[in-house]
Amino acid sequence: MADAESGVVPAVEATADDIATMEIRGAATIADAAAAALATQADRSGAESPAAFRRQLRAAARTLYETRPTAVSLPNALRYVLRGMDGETVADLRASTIARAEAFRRDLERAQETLGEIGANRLRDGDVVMTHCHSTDALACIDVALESGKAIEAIVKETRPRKQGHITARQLREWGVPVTVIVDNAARRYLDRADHVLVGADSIAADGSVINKVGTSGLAVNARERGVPVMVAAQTIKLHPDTMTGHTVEIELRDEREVLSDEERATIVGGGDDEPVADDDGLTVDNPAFDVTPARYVDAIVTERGQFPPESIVTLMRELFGETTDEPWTA
Ligand SMILES: O=C(COP(=O)(O)O)[C@H](O)[C@H](O)COP(=O)(O)O
Repeated sequence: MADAESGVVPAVEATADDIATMEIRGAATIADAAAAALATQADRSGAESPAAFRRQLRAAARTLYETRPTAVSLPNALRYVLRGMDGETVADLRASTIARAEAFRRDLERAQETLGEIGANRLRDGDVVMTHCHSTDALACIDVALESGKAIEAIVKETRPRKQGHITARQLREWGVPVTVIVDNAARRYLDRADHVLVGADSIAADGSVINKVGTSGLAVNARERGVPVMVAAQTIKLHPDTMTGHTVEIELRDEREVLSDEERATIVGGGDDEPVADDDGLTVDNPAFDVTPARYVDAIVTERGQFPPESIVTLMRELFGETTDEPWTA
């Protein structure tokens, strides 16, 4: 049963929940799931008037939008689908919204394949690639390189606190890639063995800076110092149009328990089992999920529209998004 007031169907609430709790994660996967959820909302909406249908779709988009703040692929996906909602009757609105969401998902898949082909050209036979977190766009480049017969090895940073490096390692091993997993702090030492740093992005700003899993910026600075090129694989859905007008990208702060469990906290701030931990125990845990890598530490941004020096990405951004963006879910 849809929420009585908003008309948002349970499947949309469930997707929003999965994104917030990171069952669904990674910028491209989040965008795909959000578009699919809007299609489900359109399909299952019980709205009896076009106005009610539109209202429900906007409410569904808002529910999805409020899950995670940093990956711009999410609002870009919602905006794209809502802009395609067209028609004078509920039936027409339903059909156009579903068609638009399906087109979005097809384009997303195709963009990743094309991006993979472009990124693979940067990889040579025998190269060693260092990865951070888990990025389907970054992996697409390795996938195509392998398909074209190149041997690739990987050094995979485990990526604390949630260890998305394990997902990367699992995928690479499935493809037969020799993998060395390292703790994040060992990255600088292992850069001596790497030919590329290859990461994805949650957002790319107009000045070419890259917002990705926390730790990317330190890795990029170290890579520059060691002379290892940094390649960012990011479909154009990751370009953040609001940054053209001076907005900054919000960095998500996640639950401190991802870093320090209640038990671990208790061992730090003292007190035995019998002594309750005081509310204000003087210990703060910060857990930012992402950081910003300035353009000067990035060698190339690989998109489905070609490879770009980070400083020139704004040209592509303007071409794709114009100068302004709206938030149709707030209307
Ligand atoms: O930082 C992350 C994921 O962070 P989280 O695990 O917190 O969502 C990924 O590098 C980007 O989202 C790109 O992924 P993709 O290339 O798959 O879009």
